[in-house]
Amino acid sequence: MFNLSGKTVLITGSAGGLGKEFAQRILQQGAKVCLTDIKTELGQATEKEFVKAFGADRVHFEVCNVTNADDVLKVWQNACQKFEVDHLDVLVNNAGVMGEKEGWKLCLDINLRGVLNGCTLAMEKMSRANGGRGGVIVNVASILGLFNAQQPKGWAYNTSKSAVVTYSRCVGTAETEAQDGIRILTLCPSVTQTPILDGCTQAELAEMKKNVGGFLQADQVGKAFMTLLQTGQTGSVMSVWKDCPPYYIPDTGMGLFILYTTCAMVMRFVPKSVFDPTNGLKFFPHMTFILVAMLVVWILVAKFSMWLLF
Ligand SMILES: NC(=O)C1=CN([C@@H]2O[C@H](COP(=O)(O)OP(=O)(O)OC[C@H]3O[C@@H](n4cnc5c(N)ncnc54)[C@H](O)[C@@H]3O)[C@@H](O)[C@H]2O)C=CC1
Ligand SMILES: CCCCC/C=C\C=C\C(=O)C/C=C\C/C=C\CCCC(=O)O
Repeated sequence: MFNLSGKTVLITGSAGGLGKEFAQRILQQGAKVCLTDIKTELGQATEKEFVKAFGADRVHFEVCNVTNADDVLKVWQNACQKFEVDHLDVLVNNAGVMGEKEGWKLCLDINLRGVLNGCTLAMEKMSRANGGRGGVIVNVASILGLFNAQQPKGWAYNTSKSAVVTYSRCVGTAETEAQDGIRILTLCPSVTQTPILDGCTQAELAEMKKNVGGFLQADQVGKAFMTLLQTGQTGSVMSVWKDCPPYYIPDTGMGLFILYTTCAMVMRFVPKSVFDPTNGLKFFPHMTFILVAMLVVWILVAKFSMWLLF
């Protein structure tokens, strides 16, 4: 289990909401936390609250806009200076917006470019291959990064979050961990009661509540976050859903791609007339055919082995 005691941590977008929740839990484990956000007043108030609880030598707030790589570098350097260290151990890329009022360009800039700014810098600074000490990066995505919800209005948010999941899986490999000593983790919460919901109308909230069966509280996501940070394997993606323990989502993309491609290859030998030819490029009938064929083969094999055994 990753021991946080004495470690140095930088969390983006941590003046309030989930970022503040993560910061509090990390501080409770004995680490030093640099809070960062674009909200100066809220950030300073959170800093004050945490200084009171954990001491001035373990908490620091800096204004930082994640869309600006120079800002992120400056904050990284200032955090090292404040905590009198030459490295940071953990980066949590948490800052994010829903994007409906910000527009798609800013949404992608904050939710995707912001994460990539943080990751690129952290990979460079933490990499053992570059003389760093290794570390952990946690990217906060969303369950909306795990499937393609049919939400024409929310496409920018969903696109940004699935890109974060993809990036984390591409880079969070055993090789990266062996070479650079960096674990890359992704957290995908369902809808959680935080200030991000403030901009929603009652009707939107009611609809969303109906769709997801109720909202998570920040402390439930905080608990899952700590499990991921302390025990998650690199490249892993944790989903947090109401009323069940957090669980990991494997990357099934390659498996499905191979399955569908195999189906398409097999279908070359099935006469077109078996199916509606207009469905030639649709895979539902193909899949049904292949699955039924696989089931029949499986039953025959099972039966045959029973005959052999008894
Ligand atoms: N609350 C929810 O339902 C869910 C939230 N998430 C994700 O969790 C993360 C945290 O969100 P919440 O705490 O819920 O929202 P929040 O709105 O309370 O916190 C987000 C923080 O990011 C900051 N921020 C926005 N733009 C920034 C920028 N350019 N640079 C630096 N900071 C910036 C905001 O000032 C805010 O303090 C986000 O990435 C969000 O997408 C994921 C799934 C569900
Ligand atoms: C319509 C406004 C909704 C605002 C929700 C605000 C923040 C949500 C952040 C998320 O990351 C949401 C996470 C999960 C949503 C899950 C499912 C959505 C189901 C699709 C639907 O409701 O149509």
